[in-house]
Amino acid sequence: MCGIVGLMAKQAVNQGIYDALTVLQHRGQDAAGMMTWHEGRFLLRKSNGLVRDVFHTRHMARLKGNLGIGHVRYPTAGSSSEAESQPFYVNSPYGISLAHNGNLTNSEQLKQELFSSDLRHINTSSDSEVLLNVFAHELGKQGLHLEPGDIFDAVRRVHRRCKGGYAAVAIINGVGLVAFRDPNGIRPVVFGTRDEGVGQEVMIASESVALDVGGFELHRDLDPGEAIFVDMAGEIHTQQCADRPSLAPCIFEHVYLARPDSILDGAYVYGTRMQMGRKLGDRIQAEWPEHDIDVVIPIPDTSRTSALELAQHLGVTYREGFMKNRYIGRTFIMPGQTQRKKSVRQKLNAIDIEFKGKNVLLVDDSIVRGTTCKQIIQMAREAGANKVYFASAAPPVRYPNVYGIDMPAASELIAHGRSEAEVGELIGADRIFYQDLEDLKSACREVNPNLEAFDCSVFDGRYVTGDIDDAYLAELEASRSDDAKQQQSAGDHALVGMHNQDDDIDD
Ligand SMILES: O=P(O)(O)OC[C@H]1O[C@H](OP(=O)(O)OP(=O)(O)O)[C@H](O)[C@@H]1O
Ligand SMILES: NC(=O)CC[C@H](N)C(=O)O
Ligand SMILES: [Mg+2]
Repeated sequence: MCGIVGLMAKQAVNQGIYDALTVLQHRGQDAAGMMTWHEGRFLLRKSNGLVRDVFHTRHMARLKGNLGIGHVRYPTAGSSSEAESQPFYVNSPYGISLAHNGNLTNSEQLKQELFSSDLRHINTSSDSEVLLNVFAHELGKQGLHLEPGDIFDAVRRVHRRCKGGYAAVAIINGVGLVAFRDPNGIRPVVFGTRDEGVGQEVMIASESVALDVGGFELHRDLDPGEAIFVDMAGEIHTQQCADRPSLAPCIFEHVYLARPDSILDGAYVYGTRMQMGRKLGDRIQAEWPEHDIDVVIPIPDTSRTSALELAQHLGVTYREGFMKNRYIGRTFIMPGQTQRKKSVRQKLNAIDIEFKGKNVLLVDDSIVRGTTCKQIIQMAREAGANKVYFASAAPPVRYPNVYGIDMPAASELIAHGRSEAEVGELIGADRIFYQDLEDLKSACREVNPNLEAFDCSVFDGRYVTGDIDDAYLAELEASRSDDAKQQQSAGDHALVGMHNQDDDIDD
């Protein structure tokens, strides 16, 4: 889950894109980038690091123009080298730049096709460069002067060729801003407008918080398979481009990925997380009516919303027993297990008086690798807790993700092949409670009853695109497990990217 943004304005877009990327930072901490378009030229700055570290004043000054796109990256394909940070650029046809959130599941096959049939070279191992080149190739089949319908036809053919989860924004040189969403709407994209008396300005982004911060009014999500084109005058054109669109958004966005103040597919994430807390509270009450829980304590940050509601529903005191160091990022999306492990201790510290002699129920939004809960339970015991119970607002995560969350190896998931009780034992909890999958879905439907289907593959192993088999998963595990990535990373840094790497000059 990366973050993407596109902005067509009546004034310089650099600051607006920077601000949007800052509020999308929770979607990717590895790299950030911005491409603007000014007087027929593309201007780029991208590098590894957080938004505030990548864009310095002099970069911002160079990013001129009233049209631009931006990206924050959490790698799910290829490497984490700077050369694979986004946006990408291709010069033919027209000159196109693209930023992508998601993951193509047939990118190897597409890469070969691009080379042998479309005569296009892909210079990185990023699936996003593949997506850009498929889009470019399909756009190249249209005439010299692009009409909105030509762009939509090209997106239609992109949908026919590409499989997986993808939300993408692109600039076509001299033509406008384009965005499209995969036919299952796995990854989110919203758009909205602003009018400050100079004409309509349009922002497209992964989450509605990006629009809020820029003063844009949220219009709606892109439908699954739909594309939006904003012409150079700022006029919006939309069209359904998929043959069989069917909405199945990633439910893990509601569990963990998105910010609670975002509205995704018509559902306030804050609301869906509150409902998750209620449902989990009901489950605990039903399973253990005579419970002896003295206090409910959330694991900051993401679980707070559910934990508060759970505590109220159970009628148990809610207390903030862990303080978070706000300068440490999200641990789950860090690239390696050593860094993740170390960061939990650096990030969270226990307040002893909330634990001493008490039976505590620790609540987290999810248990994935078990990195966080294992250490947190130990910390709670060291702080003097009597009994330590653990509750997860999501069901057990047992299967890999292939649509843009970097959970490629089943063997790294603590609940894979294990019962709930076995996980409880492994993490050192006196008792464990998990959300039921049907309850998780209905938590989201309480907020938006129109949400019928979801991609719940990490919980049930059912992949909505229908193209995932055991051979694919085995290949993914072999190439992207933590061990495999560690072995590859030494080689990554020796890669020479196709954009300037100005490490040698004062940065
Ligand atoms: O079982 P694990 O592999 O540890 O993964 C799950 C944990 O990781 C996430 O926290 P993270 O620190 O990334 O972000 P947060 O501060 O938003 O909760 C999530 O909220 C869980 O706490
Ligand atoms: N998390 C994402 O959306 C990743 C986008 C793309 N697959 C990459 O690895 O860069
Ligand atoms: Mg967390």
